[in-house]
Amino acid sequence: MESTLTAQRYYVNGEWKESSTGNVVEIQSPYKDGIVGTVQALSQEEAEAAIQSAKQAQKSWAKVSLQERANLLYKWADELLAMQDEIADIMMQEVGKSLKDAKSEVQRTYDYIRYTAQEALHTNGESMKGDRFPGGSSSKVGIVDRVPLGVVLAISPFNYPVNLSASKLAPALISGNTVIFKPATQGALSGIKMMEALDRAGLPAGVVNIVTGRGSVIGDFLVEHKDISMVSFTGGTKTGENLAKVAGMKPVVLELGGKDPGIVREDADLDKAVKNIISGAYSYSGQRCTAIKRVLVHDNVADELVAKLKEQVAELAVGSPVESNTVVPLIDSKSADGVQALIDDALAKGATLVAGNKREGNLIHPTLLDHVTEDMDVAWVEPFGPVLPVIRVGSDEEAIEIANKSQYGLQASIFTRDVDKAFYIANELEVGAVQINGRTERGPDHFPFLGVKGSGMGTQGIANSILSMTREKLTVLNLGN
Ligand SMILES: NC(=O)C1=CN([C@@H]2O[C@H](COP(=O)(O)OP(=O)(O)OC[C@H]3O[C@@H](n4cnc5c(N)ncnc54)[C@H](OP(=O)(O)O)[C@@H]3O)[C@@H](O)[C@H]2O)C=CC1
Ligand SMILES: O=C(O)[C@H](O)COP(=O)(O)O
Repeated sequence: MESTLTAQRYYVNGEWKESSTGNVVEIQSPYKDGIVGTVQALSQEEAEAAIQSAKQAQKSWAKVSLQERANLLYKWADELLAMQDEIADIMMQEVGKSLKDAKSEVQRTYDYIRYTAQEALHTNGESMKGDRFPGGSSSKVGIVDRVPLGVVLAISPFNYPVNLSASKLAPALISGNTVIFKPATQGALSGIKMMEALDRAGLPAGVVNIVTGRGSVIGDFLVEHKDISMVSFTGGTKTGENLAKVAGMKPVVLELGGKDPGIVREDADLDKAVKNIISGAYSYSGQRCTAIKRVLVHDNVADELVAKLKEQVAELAVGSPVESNTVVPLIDSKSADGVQALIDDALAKGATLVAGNKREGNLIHPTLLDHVTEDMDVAWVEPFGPVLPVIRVGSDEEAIEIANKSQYGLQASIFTRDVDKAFYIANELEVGAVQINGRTERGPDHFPFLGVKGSGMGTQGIANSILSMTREKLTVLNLGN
């Protein structure tokens, strides 16, 4: 059942507030006419107050014992799960994710938060003795601990508005940082609900503050602010590149776009490959950074693979997220226009339409294009939509070459029965992760998650996110001095 949404307030220093500007941003439904809610458009002065509140709260938050910080995270996870239906309903309305997927995102977030607390509780510092280095003395004892960075700016994208926000907030909080949370505007209603859960769990004032408003208006102000100590960003490559320039010497972790290839060798189990490619490419309409966004298949099995893909594309559930379909309307009409332009360009340049190329509003039916060549935009551009180009190749080397020509380097899948070849190809690919006989994906969430080239900088995944939000602090004890 869809609930009626009203105007949402922002959260600063433990209080829910309306912007003194009176300005709000309207959030348009991805799949029906009308708005689903509004969020506050903060002025720079209000964003400044939020940062000062986080800065002031940080010193005392860092002194709270790790056990107590972990207990807060456990309570937050419980509150979140208790709100699962409500949050999933809002997520569905706001970003057009099916109820089933939205509910499993809340469950995944519950697990993420709890694991983060456990990871931190089981991590210790180290001590080292000076005599390991030539001329050093064993009376010099180094104690190495990890300390928080200060105020973390967490900027999240629309497609996992709860999970990709909590996966920044939880590691920041457990390690003693405070947070300025800037959710994606389309995704902010879900982010605010997640924050309500944290507030109910007993979050001390100022420890997390939500700053809403268009990223293009307040983003640079937040990123370059001297009291922001670190930026954890997930979003598009252009936004991320600009952010890295504005951030200057601040540490940043960037998880950006991708063009993950599914490489299918002629010895592959084609049914297994098809199952993984279909779910990798089309779930949530391809609006996942880790979606399979091109297939590089050996000529000798290309006809068979494409025929099998075509059969499975026809089976995909297409339509409104309310009925839990797999392929749902895209986030907005601009995004749908972009995907349609890629399809039009490919067809004009001679690609074969195997399925799809039908549009109803923001809904693009699952589209499969064969005989895609390197002169077509769809071979290189990240669509963030349900269009899958098939590029035929004559050898592993050709597949590797085309895979690596991309500006992106997030993940890649290799489908083969030959484990030696799989490792050979995996070693050649310029990506953060390679999946052998499986679809490209971020989880499980304790694995390192990273992109190279235009896909990012730094590493996420629970333990790595904690590392990225802390630094080493060395205290040396000089015995007998
Ligand atoms: N590698 C990964 O882990 C993932 C990557 N992505 C990538 O994200 C993209 C889709 O997400 P989308 O939300 O559209 O991405 P955007 O880059 O448009 O937005 C991401 C976030 O950045 C904010 N933002 C916009 N301008 C600025 C600015 N100048 N300074 C600081 N922040 C700013 C946005 O705010 P606002 O909404 O107000 O504009 C939003 O919160 C795809 O390219 C996808 O591949 C998505 C998920 C995971
Ligand atoms: O934003 C994304 O697309 C996610 O980070 C991908 O997560 P998933 O691979 O678990 O869907």
